[in-house]
Amino acid sequence: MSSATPSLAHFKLPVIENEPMMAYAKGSAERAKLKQALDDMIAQGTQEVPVVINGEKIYSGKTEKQFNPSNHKSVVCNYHQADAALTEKAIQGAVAAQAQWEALPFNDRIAVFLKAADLLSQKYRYKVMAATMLGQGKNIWQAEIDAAAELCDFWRFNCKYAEEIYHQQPPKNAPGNWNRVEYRALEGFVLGISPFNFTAIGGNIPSAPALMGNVVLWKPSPSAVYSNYLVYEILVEAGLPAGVIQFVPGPAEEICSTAINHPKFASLHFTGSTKVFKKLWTDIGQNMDKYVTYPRLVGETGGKNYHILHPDLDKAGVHHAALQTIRAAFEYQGQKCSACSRCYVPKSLYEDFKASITKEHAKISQGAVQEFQHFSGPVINKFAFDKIKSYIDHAHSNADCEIIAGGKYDDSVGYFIQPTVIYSKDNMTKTMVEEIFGPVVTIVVYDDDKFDETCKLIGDSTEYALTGALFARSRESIVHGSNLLRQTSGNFYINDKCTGAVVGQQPFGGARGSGTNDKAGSWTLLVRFVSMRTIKENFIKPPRQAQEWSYSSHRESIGKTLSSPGIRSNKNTHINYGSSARMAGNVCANVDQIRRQGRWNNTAINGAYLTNLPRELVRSMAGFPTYGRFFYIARAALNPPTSLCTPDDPIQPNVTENAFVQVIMMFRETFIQDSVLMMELHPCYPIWQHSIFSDPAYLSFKRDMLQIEA
Ligand SMILES: NC(=O)c1ccc[n+]([C@@H]2O[C@H](COP(=O)([O-])OP(=O)(O)OC[C@H]3O[C@@H](n4cnc5c(N)ncnc54)[C@H](O)[C@@H]3O)[C@@H](O)[C@H]2O)c1
Ligand SMILES: N[C@@H](CCC=O)C(=O)O
Repeated sequence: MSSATPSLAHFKLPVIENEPMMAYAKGSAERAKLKQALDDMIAQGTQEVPVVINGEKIYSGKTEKQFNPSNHKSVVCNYHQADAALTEKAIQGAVAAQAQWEALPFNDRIAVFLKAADLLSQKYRYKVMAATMLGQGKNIWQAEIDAAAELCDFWRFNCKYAEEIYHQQPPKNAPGNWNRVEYRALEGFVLGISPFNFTAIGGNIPSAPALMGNVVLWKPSPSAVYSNYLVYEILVEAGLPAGVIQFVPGPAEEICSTAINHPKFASLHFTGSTKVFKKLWTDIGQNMDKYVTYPRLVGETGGKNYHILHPDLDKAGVHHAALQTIRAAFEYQGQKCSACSRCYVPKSLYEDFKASITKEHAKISQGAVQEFQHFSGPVINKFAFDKIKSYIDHAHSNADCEIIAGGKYDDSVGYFIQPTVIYSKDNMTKTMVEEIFGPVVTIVVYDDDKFDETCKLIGDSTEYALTGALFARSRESIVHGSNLLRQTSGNFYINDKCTGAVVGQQPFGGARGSGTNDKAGSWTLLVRFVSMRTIKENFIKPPRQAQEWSYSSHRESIGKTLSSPGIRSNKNTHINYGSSARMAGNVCANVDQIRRQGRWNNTAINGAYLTNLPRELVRSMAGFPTYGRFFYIARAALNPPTSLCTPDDPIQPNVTENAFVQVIMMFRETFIQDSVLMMELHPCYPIWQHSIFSDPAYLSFKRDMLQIEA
């Protein structure tokens, strides 16, 4: 019995909405459930995470640890690592699984992701959130918007976008034709590499290509392995067949270089730092001769995101901008690619802005994520802690900089860095131009009459263009600023913070050094993972079809010209449909028609005299229409090589004195010109066996002619 649903109806997708978010207020049921999930996870201690290839859990024995950043003595999981050999095995298994997965009817494919979303929304919500909180240092709200809401949204909205893509079909069909396009999966496997900071991005990296029928090797971030593994298990429980997504944590360079050296490498779906993406792009570029297909490279990378305040803001507008800056800069410790890390404030508004920022900053509390009251938690690991600390130290020691809030750090228990606000006199200082990826924002002041120049500076001073926000009051200022800032971000916000894009509402992605801007959470990402095949089907019955190769504009004249010397045909023969320009080709194709006239056979022509031939026929044999005085035929523009047209031309009919043959000799040039197209139309006719048609001069002429006709 077939395991695929027969296509007996067009199924309608359930209405897709954003996942409703929970409030986790004190005393609420959801808060209690989340607390229970956290307690259970802490009580269970360190988890073991395998590599999963072809559905088999592999405990390779080469393990690494994922630490809890709130308390780095605590190990969230021991994960087993893939190496080059396991990666090779994963590639082979994935490639072998592809045909069956791609062939699955659309409804059966999307059902996996719709079900996964429901499982995450209900059964596993608190478990995946707990793993994200303990493993990646998110507070409740940040875990809710990421691990629960955004991942459900990615899975569900992607199904809707895929359906919309599949509905895109050619709008027109000529009579007797049916035109279609199918959206094939890529030929080979996709390498999915995900970052630590969003469990949802982890889930989307392999799921988006898999939904479109691809097979994927998913290398999760070492700092997010546990939550990502739970996501993987949800997909498996939802019905993802073995081999479609291979879960391969482990050493990035070994796994990725094995993958990108493989001939079947078809695409990279990457989210992470600009530096790593650029390196992978370079390596892939150097491997181009190895691949079966041009790989599709999709990468969402770093940012140096800005807020700019327009001088026309009133006091309330300034306070609003300050609140939004606190959220954008310090939520999840500034470890969102979209986080605000530079702020441009007009001189006239700076004191108000500073007062609001420092007042709100004083309310921020920081601590371990399972203590629910904290807005701020730890940064992800020691590497991040040391890097962010170095930027704060730079501000401490730089005369142009003043730390106006925060500035302390402590890694004795967890990797805690105080949310830090720097004021700088230098608008090109290190913290204004480099991605820090931590809770540090730098403010510079500009002269009120230098708004335009400041917008230009925003675009010119970094390599990034991910997110940005303009705070302004009047429509005129909004329009003016939006126009000046057009190329400075892929996601642009007006009077709102530059973080917090919602799937289905704000497609997300940046340009310039921030990525390929293929926009996660939109159909544009999904089309990167398909390769269209256009299908034209002709419903006309084969015998008639074989005869209909001419232009209808020529049919009338050919009928007339052929009937005049006595070559008659009924409606169904090819002659009536042949263009005058290709008449000789027709004759070749159906010599019986001619033979019936008693004049031609395959090698000889008898009883046809030039004087018998009407002017229209002569014109048509020369390749011209029979009407009008001036005309242009593209192929007549290319002269055959003289060697092919000389009198001792090897096309020698055996009745040389025949007047009709004289005509043919006169038109030998035309015949050679026409032969190229005739040969395409009637490849089996014996005359093409003649040695002239394999002459290098002819072959070169033929190539040129085909180019003209293309
Ligand atoms: N634009 C976006 O949508 C977006 C979203 C999230 C994060 N980010 C960016 O991601 C970065 C933070 O995440 P991260 O620290 O996990 O990034 P990262 O670049 O350090 O790591 C990302 C992934 O790449 C892998 N990796 C590292 N070195 C590699 C190599 N040489 N070859 C192959 N793979 C390698 C890592 O193991 C991880 O899985 C920031 O720069 C942030 O801006 C961007
Ligand atoms: N989409 C998220 C950022 C994802 C990157 O880390 C936002 O809009 O804040």
